[in-house]
Amino acid sequence: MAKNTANGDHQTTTKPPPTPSPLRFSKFFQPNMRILVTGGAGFIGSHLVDKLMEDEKNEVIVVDNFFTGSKDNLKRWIGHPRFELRRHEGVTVSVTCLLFVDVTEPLLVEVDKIYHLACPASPIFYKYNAVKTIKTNVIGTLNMLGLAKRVGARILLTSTSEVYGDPLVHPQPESYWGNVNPIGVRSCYDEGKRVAETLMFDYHRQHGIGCPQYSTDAFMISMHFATEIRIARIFNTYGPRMNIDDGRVVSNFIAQSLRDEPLTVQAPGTQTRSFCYVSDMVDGLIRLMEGDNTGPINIGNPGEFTMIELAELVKEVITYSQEAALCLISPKVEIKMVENTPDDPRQRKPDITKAKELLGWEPKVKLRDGLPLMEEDFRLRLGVSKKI
Ligand SMILES: NC(=O)c1ccc[n+]([C@@H]2O[C@H](COP(=O)([O-])OP(=O)(O)OC[C@H]3O[C@@H](n4cnc5c(N)ncnc54)[C@H](O)[C@@H]3O)[C@@H](O)[C@H]2O)c1
Ligand SMILES: O=c1ccn([C@@H]2O[C@H](COP(=O)(O)OP(=O)(O)O[C@H]3OC[C@@H](O)[C@H](O)[C@H]3O)[C@@H](O)[C@H]2O)c(=O)[nH]1
Repeated sequence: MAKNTANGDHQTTTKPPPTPSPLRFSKFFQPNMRILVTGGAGFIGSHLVDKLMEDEKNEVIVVDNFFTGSKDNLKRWIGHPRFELRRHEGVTVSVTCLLFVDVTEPLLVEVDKIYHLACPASPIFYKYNAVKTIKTNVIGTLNMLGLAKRVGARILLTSTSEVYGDPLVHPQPESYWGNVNPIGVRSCYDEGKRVAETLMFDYHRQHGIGCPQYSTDAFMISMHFATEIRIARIFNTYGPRMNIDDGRVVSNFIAQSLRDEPLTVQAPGTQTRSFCYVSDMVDGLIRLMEGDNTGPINIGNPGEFTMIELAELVKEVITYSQEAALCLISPKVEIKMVENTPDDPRQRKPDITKAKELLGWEPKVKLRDGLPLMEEDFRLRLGVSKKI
C-alpha cells in the first residue's frame, strides 16, 4: 500500500498479515515434531532423514518422485513407526507400493517443519528435462510455501551456489547478486532457484510469515517466529549414496578410478569448486532450521580446488590395485581432458562468515578425509573390493 508524504514522495506502509491459522496454536503443545522432507530419498535428503530420525521426538515424512532418488537410500527406516513415505493426494500408502510424489502437485499434510530439497541437483539430470526442473523449482516451491502458510510450518529451502552464476566476486558472500545467464542451458536450475528464493521472501513479507513486529501479543509473536523461512545456499556437496552415474565431478572421478577408467577433467581444468562433506552439510541445514536467521546463508566448505587438483587428489587417496602400487609409480588411472559444457562457472568458493557467526557452523571434514569414506560406499555398490 503506498501513500503520499508532504514532499510528494511515495512511502510504503506494510499491510498487517492475516491472523495465523489456529493450527499454529495447537502444534506447539504436541510432544512430537512432524517434519516433512521433500526430496528425502535423494543424496542429501536421505542423510538428513537419518539425522532427524535419531531424535525420538521427530516424526519424519518423506515425499519424493524418485527421479534421482531411491528407496534404497531410506531402506533402514522403511517400516519404522516414526517414518512415513507418502504419495500425493494425501493418501498414506503401504511402503511396499511403488510410490510417486511430485512437489509440482499440491500436498496436504499436517507438519511443523518443512525441509524442501526436492529438485534434481546434478547438471546432467536437471538439464535432461529443463521445463520439469523449472516447474519443480517454481511450482514445487509455491506448493510447499502454500502448505507452510496453511499449517504454520517453518520452511527451509535448499538453494544453491548456482544463484551466483559465473561469479565476478570471489569468494562469494551472500550479499553478491550473481552473474547468471537467464537463457542458458543451466538457467532452468539457477534461475529456478533464484525464483524459489524470491517466492520464499515474498511469502515471508506478504503473508507475515516470520514477522514478529506485526503483533503486540507475546504469544502471537512466538507463533509468527515459529513459521519463519530459512534459505541455505549449498555449495557442491559429496559423500556416500551419491548416484554412481550421477554425473557430478566427485562421484564421476571416484567411480572412474574404481573402474580403472580415465578421470574425465572437463576443459580447461583450472575451474574451481569447493567441496563439502555431506555430514557437515546436514549439520549446517539443521542449525539453520533451528536458529533465528532467515538466511540466505552459504553452507559449504571454503577449501577451493581446481578440477585438475581434484583429479590428482582422487588418484592419490583412492586405493589402487596391487600391481599399480608395486610399480611404485602413479597408479595406472589417467587424467583425460574432455570438452566442457556451456556456462560452466569458472570459480566457486563460499564466504562462510555468516554461517560461522550466525549458526556457529563450519565444516569439519577435509576433502582428503571425506573421499575415502565415499570410496568405501562406492566399492560396496560397484562390487569392487580393495586389493591391497
Ligand atoms: N548436492 C549438491 O552439491 C547441492 C548443491 C547445491 C544445492 N543442492 C540442492 O540440495 C537439494 C538436494 O540435492 P541432492 O544432491 O541430494 O540431489 P538428489 O538429486 O540426490 O536429490 C533430489 C531429490 O529430489 C527428488 N525430486 C526431484 N524432483 C522432484 C519432484 N518434482 N517432486 C518430488 N521429488 C523430486 C529426487 O527424486 C531426489 O530424491 C536439491 O534441492 C539441490 O538443488 C545440492
Ligand atoms: O566428469 C566431470 C564432471 C564435471 N567436471 C567439472 O567439475 C566441475 C563441477 O561440476 P559438477 O557437475 O560437480 O557440478 P557444479 O559444481 O557445476 O554444480 C554443483 O554445485 C552446485 C549445485 O547446485 C549443483 O546441484 C551441483 O551439481 C565443473 O567445472 C565441471 O566442468 C569435470 O571436470 N569432470
